[in-house]
Amino acid sequence: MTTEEKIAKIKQCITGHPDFPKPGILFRDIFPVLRDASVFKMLTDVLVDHVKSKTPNVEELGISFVPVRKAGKLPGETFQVTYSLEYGQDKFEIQKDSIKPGAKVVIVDDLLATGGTMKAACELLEKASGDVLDCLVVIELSDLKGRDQVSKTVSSLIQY
Ligand SMILES: O=P(O)(O)OC[C@H]1O[C@H](OP(=O)(O)OP(=O)(O)O)[C@H](O)[C@@H]1O
Ligand SMILES: Nc1ncnc2[nH]cnc12
Repeated sequence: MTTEEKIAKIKQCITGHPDFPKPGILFRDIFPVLRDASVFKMLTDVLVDHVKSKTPNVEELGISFVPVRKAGKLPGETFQVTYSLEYGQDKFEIQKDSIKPGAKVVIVDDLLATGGTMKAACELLEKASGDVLDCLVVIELSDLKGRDQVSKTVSSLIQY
């Protein structure tokens, strides 16, 4: 199966939920993709191929994985970044000893909407002295122009 055929199958599984979690939002649910073992495998194949093409030292699959989490979830010393959400602010953290200075990193997330989350993740990697090669998302909500908020390249498998 080609990458394009796999992406088409993945897209067929993503469901849209109008007015969730609040009126006016069309929520794109990626979990039906993960529920179908064969389509889940297609997704991991496509993500791994893309990440490997960037030749990072730190990646989600195959080399190593480093989490960025909301504040208060990671033990030990952390770097932090505060970012804006639709309502108020939130804080992200990464463990200080998790990134070797200059390590080549691909940041992976499920979805890019306004771009605030990805922008914050890039700032965090900058604090940790990582070299962000690319920001990869499964779903991009193109109308929101989130990629314009991000100083690094953004790749997406599926666009709405
Ligand atoms: O581009 P943005 O407008 O910043 O939105 C994108 C983020 O929104 C969702 O996470 P959410 O903040 O809902 O938190 P979750 O990871 O706890 O689901 C999604 O997983 C992205 O991380
Ligand atoms: N429309 C949307 N669907 C799913 N997750 C989201 N995160 C931000 N906007 C979203």
